[in-house]
Order: sequence, then C-alpha cells, then structure tokens
Amino acid sequence: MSSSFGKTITVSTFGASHGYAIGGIVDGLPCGFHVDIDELRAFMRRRAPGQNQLQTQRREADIPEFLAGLVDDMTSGSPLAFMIRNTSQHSSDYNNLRDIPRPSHADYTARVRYGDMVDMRGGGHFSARITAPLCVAGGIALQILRSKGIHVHAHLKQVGTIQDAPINLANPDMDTIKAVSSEPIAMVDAAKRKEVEDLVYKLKSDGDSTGGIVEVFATGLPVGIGNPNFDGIENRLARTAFGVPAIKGVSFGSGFEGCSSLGSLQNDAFTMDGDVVKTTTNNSGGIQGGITNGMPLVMQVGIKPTASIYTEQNSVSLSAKEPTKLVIKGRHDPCVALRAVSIIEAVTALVLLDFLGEVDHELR
Ligand SMILES: Cc1cc2nc3c(=O)[nH]c(=O)nc-3n(C[C@H](O)[C@H](O)[C@H](O)COP(=O)(O)O)c2cc1C
Ligand SMILES: C=C(O[C@@H]1CC(C(=O)O)=C[C@@H](OP(=O)(O)O)[C@H]1O)C(=O)O
Repeated sequence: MSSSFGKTITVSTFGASHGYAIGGIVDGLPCGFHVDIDELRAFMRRRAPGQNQLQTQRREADIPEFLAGLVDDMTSGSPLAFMIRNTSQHSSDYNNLRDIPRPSHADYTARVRYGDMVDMRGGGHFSARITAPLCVAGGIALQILRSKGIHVHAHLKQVGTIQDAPINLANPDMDTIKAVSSEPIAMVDAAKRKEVEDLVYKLKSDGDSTGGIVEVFATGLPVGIGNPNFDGIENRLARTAFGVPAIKGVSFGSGFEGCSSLGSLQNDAFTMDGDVVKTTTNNSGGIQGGITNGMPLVMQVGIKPTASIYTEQNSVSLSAKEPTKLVIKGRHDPCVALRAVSIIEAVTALVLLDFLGEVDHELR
C-alpha cells in the first residue's frame, strides 16, 4: 500500500488503526535542529481523537516515542523513526463490516484490491489514524520552516454550508489565523463557531455527518521555488493532501470561484514594495507556473461528510451477494473537517520543506 512521499525530505507512514502501533520514518531532515517537544505534543493534541464531545470518543494520547534520529531532542541527521502505540481499539465494532461494506468508506475497494485478509478494523491502514504520524513529521517541519521565517496556519473556511469570515488572500492576518487554528472549531468568526457547534451536536444526535473546507496559508516563502508542468507546487501539494483520508478536492487562491470570474478582475497586478516585486491581489494563491511568486501561498482542501453514520443505510452482503441493511458501530466524528486543520498544516509544511530542500543548502 503506497505510504511514502517526498524527494529531499521523504516521509513514510506505517500501521493500522487497530494494530499494535502506528508510526513513521522521515529521512532528509537537517542535522542539529532542536525539536521543541512540548510544542510538538501540543500540535499532536489538536488532531488527537477524543478531545471533546464534537468528535470521535476514541481516546488516544498520540504521544510519539522516538526510536532513532533524535538525540537530546536534536535531530541527528539519520532517519527519524517514531511510533505511537494504539491503546483504545474496539475491534468487535467492525465484525459485521467484513461482509457488509460501509457505503463510501474503503471497506469494499480495499477488499477487492488486497483480498480477504486486509485489516479494515477501524479503517485499517486507510484510517485517519495514520494522519497522526503525518502530524509528527509535519509538526517538526513546521518548526524548521518557522526558523526560516516561513509560517503555515490554517482555518476552517466552511462547515456544511456555514462559512467563516473571508480572509484577505494578499495579506492574511497570520496571528489571528494562528490563534483560531487551535480552537476546537477553527473559525475566525465567533458567531459562526457557535453555529457550527450547534450543527455538529444536531448531526451527532441525528446520526448523520457533514463535510467542510480547510484553508491554509503559508507566508515568508522565497520567490522562485517549484517547477512547471508535472512537478510544481500545486502538483505536490495536491498529491500529498489527497493522502489524507476523506479529501475530495483541492483548489488554490480564488479557486473555482475565480475560474468563473473575469481576467480583468482575477489578474494579479504587479507593483513594487520598495525594491520587492509584489502583486496587489493574490487570486493565484502565491503560485504561477507551479513556482512561488513571493505572495502568500493559499490552498483550500474540501473534505467530505464522514462515511460512517449511525442511521440505517443500504449496502450488500458480499457472501450472500444480495442487498441488505447496515447499521454501524464504532466511534466516529460527525464532521472530520474539524480535526483536519492541523493535518493540512502538517502536509503543507512537509511539501514546502521538501521544495526548500532543493534550493537551501542549510537543509542538506
Ligand atoms: C481527521 C479525520 C478523521 C476521520 N474519522 C473518520 C471516522 O471517524 N469515521 C469514518 O467513517 N471516516 C473517518 N475519516 C475518513 C475516512 O478515513 C475515509 O473516508 C476513508 O478512509 C475512505 O477514504 P476516502 O474518503 O478518501 O475515499 C476521517 C478522516 C479524517 C481526516
Ligand atoms: C482513531 C482515530 O480516528 C478514527 C478514524 C476512523 C476512520 O475510519 O478513519 C474511524 C474511527 O475509528 P474507531 O472506530 O477505531 O474509533 C475513528 O476514531 C484517529 O484519528 O486517531
């Protein structure tokens, strides 16, 4: 099962939701970077399950145990290896799903692709549990980027049909986004946060789910990193973002809305800020021709409604080869987008650090 990405910084994740442990290996990190472990643990808590009543009630501490590559909290330059023990598996919740696949989860496709022995308890290797190791690697990448003046923060742009206050794409208030990014509902607009809270509690009692959009900003990037055609900033960001379960769409800058606008309204006019070339607007999301233009990088990631809902659904019995009804168990999030904010920051940081490694010799 494909579980690696990156060129100068390679990341591999391993494990399954109900196995002994999950973890990762990160190769290519610079030697001698001091990792702030308390900050990393705080970052992990933003994603960890069971933190409040708005999300899955599976409780996992998600504290990484470093096996190699870290000495006295300093990277040693050799591959960084870590694991996170799984401690709260309720595997019997998944017994009926071996025969009756959940609509819109990976139970059916995984079984066809890998055969009857595939471990799909808790979603197996397809589970969002595998995003915990991604957050360990990404949490460290965020710290390295920050030491170079590059800041990556995300907010919830939308949950269901409830939209957060729009952020200025050319001049995002990164302090505000950073402050709200660690809220259980990471929206700038406090009134919308309350609306989302009410919606999620209603979905929880109805046994239903909804989706959302996470929007991420990166500032301080140098001009001119990336490549055209098939290996640009958008390409690698999209490829990695789609590695996060439940992602159904990726857009940049003014996105699909901008595509139905006019060139006269969308073009980002150049201007001088002292001797620095800037643009007055940022509908391109900081990327032109797959290469950074020095403006804030802006990406939106669309996340589908949680597949595992508690209302009765139509499915099939794979053994009897006939339609049947399915009622699922398990501990599921009514809206997984709420926990995806830090994950999107993590993948964005890893991809940007990977690109930076191509031009920044301090990182080699
Ligand atoms: C943070 C997060 C938590 C998730 N939690 C659940 C969950 O509790 N139940 C569920 O059915 N899907 C959950 N998912 C999504 C599934 O793992 C995903 O839909 C499934 O693996 C199929 O992949 P696909 O939706 O990308 O096709 C979660 C996704 C994320 C990002
Ligand atoms: C455990 C996590 O989320 C899990 C992701 C998940 C899924 O299908 O992706 C299904 C649920 O698993 P379980 O039924 O074992 O509780 C979630 O709790 C996590 O994110 O760490």
